[in-house]
Amino acid sequence: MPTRIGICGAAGRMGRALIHAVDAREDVVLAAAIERVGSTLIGADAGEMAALSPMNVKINASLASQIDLVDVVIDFTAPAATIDNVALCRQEGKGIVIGTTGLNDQQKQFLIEASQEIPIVYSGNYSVGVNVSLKLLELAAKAFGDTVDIDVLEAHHRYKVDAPSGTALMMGEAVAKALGRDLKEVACYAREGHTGPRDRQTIGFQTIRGGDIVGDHTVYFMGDGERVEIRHVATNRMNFANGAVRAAAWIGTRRAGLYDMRDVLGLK
Ligand SMILES: NC(=O)C1=CN([C@@H]2O[C@H](COP(=O)(O)OP(=O)(O)OC[C@H]3O[C@@H](n4cnc5c(N)ncnc54)[C@H](OP(=O)(O)O)[C@@H]3O)[C@@H](O)[C@H]2O)C=CC1
Ligand SMILES: O=C(O)C1=N[C@H](C(=O)O)C[C@H](O)C1
Repeated sequence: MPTRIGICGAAGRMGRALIHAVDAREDVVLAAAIERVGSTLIGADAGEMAALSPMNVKINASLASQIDLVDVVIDFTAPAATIDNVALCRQEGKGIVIGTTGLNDQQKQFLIEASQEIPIVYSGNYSVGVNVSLKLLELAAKAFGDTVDIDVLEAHHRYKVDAPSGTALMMGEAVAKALGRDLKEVACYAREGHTGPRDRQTIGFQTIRGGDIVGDHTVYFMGDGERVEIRHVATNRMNFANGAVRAAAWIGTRRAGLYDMRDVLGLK
């Protein structure tokens, strides 16, 4: 039996890509498509909305009314909506794959608590390339140790609402962990005015927003006389969508717990 998927944020940039990704696989089927209350797309066919053939799934404003139809929820919405959806999945015993970025510490804690009862996959980036890059970053950080300065540069489209990106933060976390540093203590999110010389322990984040950039991340390891740059460039959203749907197919057979895309890919 194919895994029945419910997509929250179905009409968004990622939601539409996710509908394509579900349509392309035989082991999953679209069972529900959820959008915000008041959306003009409520009642439209999800397949047609995503420029595919009709899928006989109408866009609905209530995940609660559709939850019995789905095995796994995929959520790419906004933090407050994500938390509501996790609460419902917890109550109904359904797994959830979360792509939404910009969650605060309290919201992340909510996921940790919910994952004691349901399986949750939570990642700031579902592309295979980014998750492979995280391994390369660990390797580079361990080899360089404290001999280099490290900054993360990220660029995204003009509509992105959170900064730094979830991916940039995951990259910073991976590097900090490999170096035995606490990102909360060493992250530097802005430089302006008379900053003084750079503290080598810090990990800097630089953000660019504009145009239609899908996602571009570079981590700089800057030493004296040499520099390594590890870069990932996304040229379309299907990388993220295919990864998230793969995670949804994977989570169907998991026990309760908090997983990320490296678990899905066997990279841990
Ligand atoms: N982890 C990953 O691999 C990736 C993560 N992302 C993240 O996914 C999220 C969504 O990105 P993107 O698709 O570009 O954003 P969009 O704004 O295009 O899509 C979000 C969708 O969710 C809808 N939405 C918001 N609140 C609710 C709600 N309460 N109930 C139902 N639907 C709701 C929005 O509706 P409305 O427009 O009316 O607000 C919109 O249709 C972001 O946090 C982004 O950073 C993006 C790409 C990859
Ligand atoms: O909002 C986006 O578009 C993206 N968000 C994710 C992030 O915050 O890292 C992943 C990807 O880079 C696109």
